[in-house]
Amino acid sequence: MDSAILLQEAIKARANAYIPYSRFAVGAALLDREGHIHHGCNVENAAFGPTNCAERTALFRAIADGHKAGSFKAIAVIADTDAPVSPCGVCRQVMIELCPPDMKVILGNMKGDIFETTVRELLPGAFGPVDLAQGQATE
Ligand SMILES: O=c1ccn([C@H]2C[C@H](O)[C@@H](CO)O2)c(=O)[nH]1
Ligand SMILES: [Zn+2]
Repeated sequence: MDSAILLQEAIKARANAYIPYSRFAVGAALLDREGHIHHGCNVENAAFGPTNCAERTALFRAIADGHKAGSFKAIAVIADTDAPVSPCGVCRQVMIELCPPDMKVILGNMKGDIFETTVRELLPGAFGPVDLAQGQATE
């Protein structure tokens, strides 16, 4: 699928952002292997910590709908930033967990700038499921 089309879907998702505190709206569109798209927006909270980013909303709703970790094809993320939006560290860690490392991540802004990267490039040296398995005590 064309990056521009997935970004258009992210713009639609962004319209639903719940952002009473930051007023910073973010949208995400996650492509699955059947070619379906899952929308995500940021959902904020008065206690701040429970806030969920757009990227994680899209990933968690797709997992909850039965799509398997590692089966996703691409994600587009958009905000009204000067440069294409930069995913936070928590979302980078969640993408490492749930997406193929070489999966395309399309970052955009409302001016039409686009930066394409991958899950692995966004979190080099990441701690992941393999590291956890290697360090687990046997009893
Ligand atoms: O890539 C990003 C960066 C920030 N946010 C959200 C979290 C919070 O609601 C607001 C300000 O950080 O933007 C996202 O959803 N995705
Ligand atoms: Zn995030």
